Amino acid sequence: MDLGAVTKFSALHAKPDGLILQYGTAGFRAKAAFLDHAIYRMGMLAVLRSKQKKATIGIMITASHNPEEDNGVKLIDPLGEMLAVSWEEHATRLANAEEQNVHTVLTEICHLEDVTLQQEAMIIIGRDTRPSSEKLLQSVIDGVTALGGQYHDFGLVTTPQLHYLVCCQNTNGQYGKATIEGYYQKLSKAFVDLTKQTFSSGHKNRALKIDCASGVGALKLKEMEGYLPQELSLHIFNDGTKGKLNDLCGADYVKTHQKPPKGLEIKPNERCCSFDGDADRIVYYYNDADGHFHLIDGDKIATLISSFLKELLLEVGENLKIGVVQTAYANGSSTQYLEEIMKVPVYCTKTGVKHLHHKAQEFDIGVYFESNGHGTVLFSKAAEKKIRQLAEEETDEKIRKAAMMLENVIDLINQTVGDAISDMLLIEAILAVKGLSVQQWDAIYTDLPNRQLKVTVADRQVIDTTDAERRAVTPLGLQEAIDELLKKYKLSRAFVRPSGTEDIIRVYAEADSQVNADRLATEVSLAVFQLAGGVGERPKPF
Ligand SMILES: CC(=O)N[C@H]1[C@@H](OP(=O)(O)O)O[C@H](CO)[C@@H](O)[C@@H]1O
Ligand SMILES: [Mg+2]
Repeated sequence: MDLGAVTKFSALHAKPDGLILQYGTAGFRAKAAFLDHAIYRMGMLAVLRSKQKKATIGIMITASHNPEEDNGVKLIDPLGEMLAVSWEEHATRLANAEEQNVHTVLTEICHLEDVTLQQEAMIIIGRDTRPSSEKLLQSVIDGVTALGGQYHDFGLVTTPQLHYLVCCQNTNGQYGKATIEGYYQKLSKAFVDLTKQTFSSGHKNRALKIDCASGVGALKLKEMEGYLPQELSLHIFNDGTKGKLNDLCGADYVKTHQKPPKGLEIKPNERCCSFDGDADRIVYYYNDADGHFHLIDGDKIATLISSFLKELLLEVGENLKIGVVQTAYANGSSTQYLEEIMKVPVYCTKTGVKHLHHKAQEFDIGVYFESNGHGTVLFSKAAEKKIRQLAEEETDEKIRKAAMMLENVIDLINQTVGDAISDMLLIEAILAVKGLSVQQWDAIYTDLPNRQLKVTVADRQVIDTTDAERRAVTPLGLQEAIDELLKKYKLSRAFVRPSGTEDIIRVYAEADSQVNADRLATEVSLAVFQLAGGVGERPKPF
């Protein structure tokens, strides 16, 4: 390791005194002004990871749905997955090391992880549209350069595009061409093939309004439009030409506030969707004839996709096991519908894509979605091989057709991570093929009214949870208090957990009516405030 280079560059990226960061659910996130040192050091860590895996590693500069002033960084492992958990600890230690200890920490990581320093390293970098991202790009480059790594800067890309690129690079193009053009070509071809028959039989004008959160999704959709059939007419709003990123718009805003974004006028029954700031999440919605807003979140997206896949599987007659993975935030009605009506096994994991992704890998076909709209479908190697073989060789026309559609889904969905563009295209294809309107999709089941709230406490680690975060183990008495509150309401469910991305406790409640869900959420918030060391204002009735 070139100590001179590390020292020289480290001095340019000094750590603010006393600042402690944690590589959490979504990498490091903070106000952009505090991140220079961490991002520089992640450039170095990526080089070590690349040397260890003898593969290209990705670095994405983004803070997703968080305010424009924030930023963040995420490392992407060789097959396009999130960074391995054991390396998250190295990331945290390296980011928090005092400057004079940076070299020692790097050396220790090399020892622990058997990193051969002579090995070459290649890092590919992407960033979102935040004004701070460009400067932070230089921090990454300095980090990569300090440890003698090579890099390729892909500039402005969506987070899932960078995951795709990493995977392509490390599979010698098997997953697709490792360029942004390759991404557009792969997805658009699959979309065209999947919808060919439907569109040619006269289904015209599938209009969709898309709120791009004033983020990178708008740029990339505009680039992609030329590759897509004209039957799909996309109308882009909040495209970043004015307005702040994620400000009163985007998937997270729409989901948590359960209302439409700014800057998008919705006529009755028009199909609309929102991406988040880095385009890895998507939610749909519409206004009915009475002007009531209807949200179609990740749970309903998972239901639509898994029922489509299940039908195709029945047609091909292969015994491939399909499973759906959710988190505790999944609406109770969705879980009930999937289990009881669709007869699909449903699993609940902790919050955070890596947990869902990991569980979904256990199935031949694993569909996972967080309620907030982050999700995808994973096909096991064996399932993919079988499907491609049937699509190629099967002599029964009906079976071959179904297999070909499954093959198109494999190519259309971004299996590396949740991807708003890819999810949107799959959803649009399914709605077109099935001839479903947005209202018909919404009517699959009725969501239980629910409410999410935040409570600020002195130390959020005082709350520890179990059972996929559905029950609180500490502080003493909190779970008992929640259990008592639940008895007051019908169809009630509630849980609390410390956020992994914000310094707060999240409260979730659902019940038989919106008024009751709001009441229950407030009462649980109060219990958290009282028993878990709340600070500031006491939670007030909603
Ligand atoms: C309730 C909720 O939406 N939580 C989000 C949020 O995590 P928290 O740990 O709840 O802050 O950000 C994560 C990263 O984007 C995302 O995976 C997760 O679903
Ligand atoms: Mg995001």
